[in-house]
Amino acid sequence: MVTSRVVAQGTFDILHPGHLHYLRDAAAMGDELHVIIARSTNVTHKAPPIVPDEQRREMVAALDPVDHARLGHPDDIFVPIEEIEPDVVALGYDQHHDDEAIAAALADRGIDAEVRRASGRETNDEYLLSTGRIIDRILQERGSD
Ligand SMILES: Cc1cc2nc3c(=O)[nH]c(=O)nc-3n(C[C@H](O)[C@H](O)[C@H](O)COP(=O)(O)O)c2cc1C
Ligand SMILES: Nc1ncnc2c1ncn2[C@@H]1O[C@H](COP(=O)(O)OP(=O)(O)OP(=O)(O)O)[C@@H](O)[C@H]1O
Repeated sequence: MVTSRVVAQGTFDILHPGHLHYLRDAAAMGDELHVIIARSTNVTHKAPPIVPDEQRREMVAALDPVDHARLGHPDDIFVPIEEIEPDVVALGYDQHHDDEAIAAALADRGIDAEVRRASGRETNDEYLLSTGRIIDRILQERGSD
């Protein structure tokens, strides 16, 4: 039986149910879920993560839908993709990557993977479904005391 591999990726700074929703969605797209954790040096599109790289990886690896979690490559984001040889690359619902651009880059490297987009977790009044909102709440509640 051929095992189909899915890749998911992200920063996963302070974990929340939105991450869980994404990883469950991605896991359902194949048999084995491989997660690539962005190195803090590569998170340049927003404030860098607070939690150290290996601690973020360890926490994601412990999540039920995840089969393998690795820190991404420091320089070339396609190195782990070439190692994993996924059948599906699952982008997060709001991830800043362009689906077509990723698909074209994969094709350029001879990687035959489908690029799909996961869904967003419905919001819920009490929940803080983004790391940014969790941090904002901490600053608001604990501020500079
Ligand atoms: C196909 C793919 C491969 C990636 N590989 C790496 C990698 O090897 N190293 C890394 O630091 N980040 C990697 N990333 C993560 C990106 O660097 C980026 O920081 C991440 O997608 C941020 O997503 P977020 O803002 O949703 O957390 C990869 C992302 C994608 C879509
Ligand atoms: N509420 C959510 N529902 C579904 N997927 C989510 C949700 N929040 C984050 N994700 C997904 O989890 C992955 C990792 O996202 P990331 O680590 O940037 O978390 P984040 O909460 O979006 O962080 P930030 O608030 O700093 O943008 C991304 O693919 C993102 O689309």
